[in-house]
Amino acid sequence: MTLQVRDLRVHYRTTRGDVRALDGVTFALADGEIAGLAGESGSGKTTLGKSLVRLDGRMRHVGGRVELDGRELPIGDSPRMERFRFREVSVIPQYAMSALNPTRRIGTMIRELLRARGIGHRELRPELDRRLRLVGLSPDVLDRYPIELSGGMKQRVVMVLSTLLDPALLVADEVTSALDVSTQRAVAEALVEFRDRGFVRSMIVVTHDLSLVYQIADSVMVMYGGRLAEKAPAAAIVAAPRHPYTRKLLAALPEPGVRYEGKRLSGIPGSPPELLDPPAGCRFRARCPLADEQCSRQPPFAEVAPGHHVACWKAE
Ligand SMILES: Nc1ncnc2c1ncn2[C@@H]1O[C@H](COP(=O)(O)OP(=O)(O)OP(=O)(O)O)[C@@H](O)[C@H]1O
Repeated sequence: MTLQVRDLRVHYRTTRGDVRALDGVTFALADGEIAGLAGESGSGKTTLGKSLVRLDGRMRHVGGRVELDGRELPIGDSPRMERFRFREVSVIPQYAMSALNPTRRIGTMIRELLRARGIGHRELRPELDRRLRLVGLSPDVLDRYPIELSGGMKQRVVMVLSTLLDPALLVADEVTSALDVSTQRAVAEALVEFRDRGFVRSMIVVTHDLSLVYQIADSVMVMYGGRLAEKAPAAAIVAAPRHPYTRKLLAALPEPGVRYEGKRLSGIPGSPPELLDPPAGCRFRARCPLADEQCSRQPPFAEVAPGHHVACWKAE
């Protein structure tokens, strides 16, 4: 097992109080597992991804434990995390490709980044060139400025760079959302190839795009209101979702292969809970057609079939 997350709680400090963006998240990732992470906007997906690599200044680790290969990751201690970042855990943040410094050549940027971490550029250069070729880029891209590359090329550079030291875990946050459909497919295939070649051992792919999940993920995690509603093998989520929220989420999305433009999304009535002061019990209760008195108590995230966990009293 690569990653074990137990009862993880991460809050944002605000003037109005703590936003409980992760409020008891538990899951594990097996070696080689690519997990898609889905859920409505504001459910905590980005917060979960960031928490495993780099908490930002307003995030506070208030509870729970993260283990990588059986060793605790000191996620709340940024200086101690520094030795794990990039080497053991790596993130491709949302909008990473637009964050590339426009005034620096790609190669210069990579050299500086490696140097800042005390890693010699020269020894890694042959591997860097090899991996760039693997994703269909000529090593000449290193001499270019970001503006000279297409979105898909930049995204592939970012992927190669973030996995150059073969981290155990990669968090990829919305890496395909700004790309056209054929480039999306190429980037998604490259993620799988990186796993197959052992450049990364396991991966969390945060996405709004369920067709990407169908294409590459071994498992799917569905978040709702700062907690996981369900985690299951991808085929089980599609064929037999157990959580009423997962069912509604799937019903609201187009079928795989169907383009969004071609179909109206039905949406899910109601809105997600306020994470400043979340309601007691099941977070989905107010929007759930099956809710009753029992749901005023928080359901456990129980294993209902091998590898299939669901937090719902009503899940058969
Ligand atoms: N800097 C911040 N300060 C306070 N609250 C925040 C901050 N960043 C995020 N939040 C809150 O934390 C919760 C989870 O946000 P997060 O960005 O993790 O959701 P998400 O599922 O990734 O959403 P999206 O799909 O829109 O990226 C939301 O309620 C959000 O409003």
